[in-house]
Amino acid sequence: MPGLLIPKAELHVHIEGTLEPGLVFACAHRNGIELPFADVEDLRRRYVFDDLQSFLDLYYLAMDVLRTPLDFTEMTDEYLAKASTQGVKHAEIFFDPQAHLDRGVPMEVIVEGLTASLRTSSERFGISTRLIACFLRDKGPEAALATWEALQPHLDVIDGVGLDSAEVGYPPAAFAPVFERARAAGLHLVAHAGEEGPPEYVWQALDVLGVERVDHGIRSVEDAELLRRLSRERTPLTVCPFSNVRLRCVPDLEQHPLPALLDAGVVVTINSDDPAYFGGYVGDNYVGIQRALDLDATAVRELAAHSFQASFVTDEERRALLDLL
Ligand SMILES: Nc1ncnc2[nH]cnc12
Ligand SMILES: [Zn+2]
Repeated sequence: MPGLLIPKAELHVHIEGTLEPGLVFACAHRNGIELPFADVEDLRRRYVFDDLQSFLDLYYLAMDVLRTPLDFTEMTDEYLAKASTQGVKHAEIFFDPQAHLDRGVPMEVIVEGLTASLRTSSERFGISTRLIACFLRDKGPEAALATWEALQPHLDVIDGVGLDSAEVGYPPAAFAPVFERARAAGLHLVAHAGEEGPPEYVWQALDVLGVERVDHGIRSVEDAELLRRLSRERTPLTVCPFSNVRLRCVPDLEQHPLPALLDAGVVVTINSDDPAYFGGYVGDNYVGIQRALDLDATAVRELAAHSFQASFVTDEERRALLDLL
């Protein structure tokens, strides 16, 4: 089956990164917000990035239109509808609470809006979901702890915590206290590491934070001992090929380190990261990498199987998902 439609799980998607230009303008209009962009085309023309920070500047700017539960619900509905056309059967979705709290949007508004969509995702789109709250590493560990407190009333709908935003200069180890609290509460743990940052950050995510998956992790290819560790412990990497090229972490898809990671025996998964900004959703990423690296059907199927193996579903759900392949 072609990569676009092969049944798959998406394990690395920032819901705010699915906010398409059309919905940016629709929310701005509804909420009486004047945008610093002339129109949808003007906004889309700005989707050229030098690095992670240049993307994050626009990402945080555009999400300022999200003010009401309906805004969050529509964004999530649009993502699920799109993902369902690209073979997604299960999605573990990140959101950035601090990016909204710091603008005065209460946690209740964010969570109510997201969950109104996610609650009925299986029936409407055939996609089961999990929700992962990410801490913004550039806001520091104290702010992460305050965010953890704000999440307390909503832990019934939060499945895990993650760590994202600007990476270099913000090593994972500083976030040990908040990850320790999340672990004690029984949540799943993931963290972005080794996207722009060095392999040392991946070691810290594993050894200090105790994460179950590493988001991106592509710079692990620079460290043979780290590759052996990831492979031996079957710690998955959630790799995002289009993102890596658009943010200039790799020069092009042809030179993506995916083959080296697979050759080392690492459980690699393919994901979209911020599909509204990077030129495609998860199925498009499968197709792009399949073509660029000349992967055969067996290799694509293995990537899809990894996505189910690496997901936080129950064993029973996992068996049912793997049976789709
Ligand atoms: N690629 C990425 N890296 C770090 N933080 C992010 N937030 C949204 N996309 C991100
Ligand atoms: Zn990401």
